[in-house]
Amino acid sequence: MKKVLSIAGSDCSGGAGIQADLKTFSAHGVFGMSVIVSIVAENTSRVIDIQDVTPDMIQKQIDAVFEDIEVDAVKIGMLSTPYCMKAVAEKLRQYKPKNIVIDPVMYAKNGCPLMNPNAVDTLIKVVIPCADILTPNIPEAEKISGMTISSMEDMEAAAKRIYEMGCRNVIVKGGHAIGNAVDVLYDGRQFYHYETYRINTKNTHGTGCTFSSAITSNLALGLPVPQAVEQAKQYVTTAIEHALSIGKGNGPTHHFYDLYRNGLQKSEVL
Ligand SMILES: Nc1ncnc2c1ncn2[C@@H]1O[C@H](COP(=O)(O)OP(=O)(O)O)[C@@H](O)[C@H]1O
Ligand SMILES: Cc1ncc(COP(=O)(O)O)c(N)n1
Repeated sequence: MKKVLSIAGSDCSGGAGIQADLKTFSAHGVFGMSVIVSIVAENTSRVIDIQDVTPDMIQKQIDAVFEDIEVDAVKIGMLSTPYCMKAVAEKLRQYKPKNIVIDPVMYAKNGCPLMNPNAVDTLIKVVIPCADILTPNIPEAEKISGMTISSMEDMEAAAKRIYEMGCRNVIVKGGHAIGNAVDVLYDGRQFYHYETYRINTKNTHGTGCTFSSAITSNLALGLPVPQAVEQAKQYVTTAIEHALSIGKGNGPTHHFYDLYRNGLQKSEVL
């Protein structure tokens, strides 16, 4: 059994964060573990409050996992402050796990901030170099790269700029664009494009968490990066197609083991 760790925030409403990550891991047949970095009182409509776990306690959770269990891949989500970022990065440098996927979460789908704006510098200097794959959405890629993104060429240029910051691969996700949902992967040599039609739904809470956790699972299962991303794109598309109208805001993606494993109504990547 492959063992996969999520280091991220807790979404008590179950659609994003650690909760979405663990559901995605289970659907992929890998054993999921979690280090909670922040407790977020949030739902499909709003973020009520955030309480960060202390850097010391974040590090102790990471120690508890790594001193006992061999970890095949790590997904990192919400890191709200420079203190959380430094605490996590220090432990990554100590344990040197394989297959680190980092989703540089900045906002919830309802627009509420999840990362302190003054943490962008630390994100760039300390966190990004730890990533085997970084998965920013368009607004996050704009903040990190310092450029405006309004076309496919811009997505590619931003991916190149972010790659230069020291991650081994970067995927700029097209969930926030208009038209087909196209994600662009850059591995320092070439671009790969992953394209699906745009699903007409407001239920997109947890799409980024689902996508990055699916990539992490696929890497743990031994797939090379381009294939890990391709299968994750199929998984997240299916999870959005079957998203649930739970709550009053943006409903969550749905993790349905049989849909994925048996390929029932599995979306084709165009
Ligand atoms: N309405 C949609 N239809 C199809 N795919 C989508 C849609 N919204 C998001 N995606 C896909 O979901 C994944 C997560 O992207 P995105 O929503 O941009 O991330 P985030 O949650 O970080 O904002 C990407 O593969 C993106 O292309
Ligand atoms: C704790 C936590 N982490 C991340 C997200 C963003 O989720 P997504 O971008 O996948 O909708 C969230 N809403 N809450």
